[in-house]
Amino acid sequence: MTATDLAQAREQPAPPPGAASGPGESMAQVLRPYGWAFAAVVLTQVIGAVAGLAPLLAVVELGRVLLSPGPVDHGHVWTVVTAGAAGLLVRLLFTAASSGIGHVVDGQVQLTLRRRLAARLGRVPIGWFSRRGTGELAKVVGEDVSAVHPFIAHSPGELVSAFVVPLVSLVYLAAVDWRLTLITLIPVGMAVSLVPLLMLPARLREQEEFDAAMGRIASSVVEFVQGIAVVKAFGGSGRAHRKFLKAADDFVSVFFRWVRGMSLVAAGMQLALSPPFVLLVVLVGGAALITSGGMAPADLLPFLLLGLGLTAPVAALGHGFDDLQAARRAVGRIKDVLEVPSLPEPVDPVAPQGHRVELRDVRFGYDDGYEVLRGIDLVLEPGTVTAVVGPSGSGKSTLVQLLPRFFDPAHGSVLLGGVDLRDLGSRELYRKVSFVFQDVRLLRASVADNIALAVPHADRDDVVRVARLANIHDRILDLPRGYDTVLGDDARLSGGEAQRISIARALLADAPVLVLDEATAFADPQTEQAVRRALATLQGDRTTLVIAHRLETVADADTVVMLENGSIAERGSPAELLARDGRFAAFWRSQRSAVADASGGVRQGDEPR
Ligand SMILES: Nc1ncnc2c1ncn2[C@@H]1O[C@H](COP(=O)(O)OP(=O)(O)OP(=O)(O)O)[C@@H](O)[C@H]1O
Repeated sequence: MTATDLAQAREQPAPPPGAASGPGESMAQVLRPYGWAFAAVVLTQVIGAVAGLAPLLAVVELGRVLLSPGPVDHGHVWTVVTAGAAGLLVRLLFTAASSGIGHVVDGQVQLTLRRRLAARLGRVPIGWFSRRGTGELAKVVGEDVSAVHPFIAHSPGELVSAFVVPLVSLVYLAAVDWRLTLITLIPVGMAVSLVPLLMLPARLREQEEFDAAMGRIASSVVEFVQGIAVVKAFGGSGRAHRKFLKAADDFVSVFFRWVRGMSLVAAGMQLALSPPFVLLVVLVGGAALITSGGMAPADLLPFLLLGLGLTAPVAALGHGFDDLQAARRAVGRIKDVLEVPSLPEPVDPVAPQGHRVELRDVRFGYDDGYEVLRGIDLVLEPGTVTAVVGPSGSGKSTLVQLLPRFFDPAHGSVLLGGVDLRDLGSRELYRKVSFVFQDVRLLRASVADNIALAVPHADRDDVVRVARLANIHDRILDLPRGYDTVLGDDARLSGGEAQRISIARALLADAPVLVLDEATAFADPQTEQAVRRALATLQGDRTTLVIAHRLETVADADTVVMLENGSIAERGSPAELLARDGRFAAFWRSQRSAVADASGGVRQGDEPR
């Protein structure tokens, strides 16, 4: 959903008054209600893991019974077998319960996160969206939320069992023979002692180079794919291709350095933790203790069975690390979105009196500290059209975006019907102000629903009426299911057609204040004529602010505001400004000669009234 859609689809739950401006919810706050569930996951996993040792201990006990001299005690054997089987059953039940609870919590957390993200996105300043790609946001709400799955559903259980089983085993083995226990720990000790080698400055540097090379490959692939059409069209495919190939070549050499540095240490760790090596160490140590008479042969059995499990935590940490890192990065991005400050909502919204718009000493800059609007004073009277003109980058879009409150001014205020927009309440604001800007996207919904976004219970007749006014009715009838065609599923519309739908939407909303960017709104001459007629009929008492790109619009406006470098350089009726022969007159002449050059002659009827 885009800025335009979001603003007009503000039928979402209203933010709690006064509570919306602070930083958003942290991840810890999201997870807090599930603390008991995590505790249950850990507890059931611990019980399951400990019970899982019972079959192994039963085998050990059976070995002792069967290897000891004298007649076999059948009753004891059956008790041991039953205990082992019961342990297995308990492990099965509790591990299943732990996994089940983990997955239910995971589902709940993902649902909560998506709801909170949706709620937060509905409350952040609309202008915030213009700096975020829709793809980037879709990734956060979709992929990143899904990436917490291993972190919530698997990691707690896996980590618990990876540590509990070796810990209980160690206690048991130490009770059998502490000397052989220490010997059994030698492989783990060897693997752990190799870890510092992975932390050497040279290794860390290689790891950083590896990550950077991966990043370069990723960005050159994205650039290559995203820009391929343009690059090909301008004959630069070879250059773009070369950049990608160079990133790939660089990656290979970095990768070889990284592998060379890591491979010996990694192989050493793998060898130390491998079952044959662990068994060898246990057997050699056990044999030495048995032959020296320090240990009974039957006591070797638990070490052979449980010794292998002692290496599990090291392996689990290694395997789970990547998952955890990915989840951590995803959670960071989710947190960033959840913490975007939202627009403050008034505790007691004030009702506007009429729809006169006033900007008082408005100053505004984006994040970079550069002031884009420098003290704008402007009054837009009901029933008038005000055209904003000015060179590219003079701040026209920024100025008009303050009316639908895409941003709040850093200084000064924007008033509607005598009320500061900050005291108005967003529902009331979007009932009063509608807009047609660039960046029109349509919802995956029927054409009729798309048009009736701001007036969900509108009659079909009204929807058809505004579609006719916006010159899109005939095109809609050509779609497979007419007004019931689901956009995105049944059909796709061109950019110009989407703009006309958005104009129809604004016409149906019938808000008393209309803000539009003409460059987008009047996509083709036929639509331009139709929409200009429609807006003229509807004008009545409306307050209209338009970024004017066509001379006809400028000539028809009641007031022209000439912006330069974030300030109003000139204002007045078009005729007055032309008579003054100042900046606007120069601007007008340059536009007129540009139009004349383009059309091979001056068009009639574009002189100011
Ligand atoms: N979302 C944004 N973040 C940061 N800076 C921005 C953003 N939008 C615009 N600017 C900067 O603000 C200044 C004014 O831009 P604005 O789009 O308001 O001008 P404009 O007069 O509408 O230009 P144009 O006619 O080319 O659309 C420019 O320097 C621009 O780089």
